[in-house]
Amino acid sequence: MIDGPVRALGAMSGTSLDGVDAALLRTDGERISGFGRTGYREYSGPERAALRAALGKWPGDALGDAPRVVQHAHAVLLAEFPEAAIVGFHGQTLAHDPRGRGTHQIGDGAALATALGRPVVWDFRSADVRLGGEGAPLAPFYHFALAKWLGATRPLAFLNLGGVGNLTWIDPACAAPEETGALLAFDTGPANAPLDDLMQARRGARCDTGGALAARGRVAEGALERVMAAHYFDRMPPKSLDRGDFGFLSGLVAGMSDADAAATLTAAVAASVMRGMEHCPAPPERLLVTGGGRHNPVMMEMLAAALDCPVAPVEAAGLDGDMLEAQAFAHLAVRVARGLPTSAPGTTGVRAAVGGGTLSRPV
Ligand SMILES: Nc1ncnc2c1ncn2[C@@H]1O[C@H](COP(=O)(O)OP(=O)(O)OP(=O)(O)O)[C@@H](O)[C@H]1O
Ligand SMILES: CC(=O)N[C@H]1[C@@H]2OC[C@@H](O2)[C@@H](O)[C@@H]1O[C@H](C)C(=O)O
Repeated sequence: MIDGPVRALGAMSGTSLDGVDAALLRTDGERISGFGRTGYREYSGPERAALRAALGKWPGDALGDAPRVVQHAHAVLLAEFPEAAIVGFHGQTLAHDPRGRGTHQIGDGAALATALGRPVVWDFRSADVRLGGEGAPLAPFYHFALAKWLGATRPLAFLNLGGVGNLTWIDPACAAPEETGALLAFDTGPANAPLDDLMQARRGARCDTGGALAARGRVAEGALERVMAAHYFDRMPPKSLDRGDFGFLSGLVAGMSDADAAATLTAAVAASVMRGMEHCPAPPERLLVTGGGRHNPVMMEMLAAALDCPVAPVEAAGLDGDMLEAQAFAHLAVRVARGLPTSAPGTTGVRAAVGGGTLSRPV
């Protein structure tokens, strides 16, 4: 039973398939009382290839080496944090279709609990989907705690630019994240995933480092308009995406030069966030950007140019944008252990506030 702040460890293997992030957080699941050590384990080339090969697969499909890769990377990295009282283990999303086949994360939390000798909370998304929710995004309940930690008094927003983009609008005047009106959250659209796929296919590179290629290209306005005509942008939030949902983007930029394709895909990120901001119940005081996209100056400039509110990386508020999602799953793990909700109608569209996640103890 948790009755005060504990050292929780969170781990995230995101849609970019770059590696596993881990972070310690001191929290009682409601309030953050401090940040701790962090760690990262990059996937090797063959490991990443095994994960890529398993994308889009569902339980029962042949998953090849992917489950072993995810399990091993987490077991090795998380063993470096013996001081953790509890672990939040997101695992790796392979497929996400909340209105159809459900949501599929790999990673066996029961086996990890035994390997680490401590309780592990995992399978965060499926209960929400079973109750009619999108199962994503889940970080918003942590964003709410961050807004309180920052002492915010007026609405603010967080934007995660990972493989997929997600936006959280917060009213910090509310007492709890599950309160009606406290949060509005949804996936804005594709973020780095189409750009990473382009770089991989054309240049054998992991990403457009520093936005160097996009900086040399011209945005193809017609193609950008076609991206933004996608039905997804007309849907009211909450809504969420699979990494592969905007697969048509690779065909759309197929005839362009590498630089123009990169510029167009980067502009599509900014344009989709701009569309997303229209859903905010009130203008946020500022938009704090987390996730790898904030390291791309071209993406950040396009974003700042597209939006009316100030845009800054979360570091401007003293936070760590490379570890924020890992911290989120540390926070959510403690919430699950305490029986507190992890999502609400405003964040995933679930029928009522629900606590996802399974707690496994070591055996
Ligand atoms: N220096 C950089 N220059 C340009 N892009 C970068 C840089 N560093 C990271 N990125 C981009 O950020 C991506 C990684 O972002 P992040 O780690 O936030 O994604 P993720 O957590 O895997 O995804 P998600 O949040 O969708 O689950 C990389 O794949 C790359 O596209
Ligand atoms: C199904 C799934 O894993 N979705 C991820 C993905 O990556 C970003 C965006 O799409 C977000 O909805 C979610 O991750 C973050 C951590 C979340 O749940 O808040």
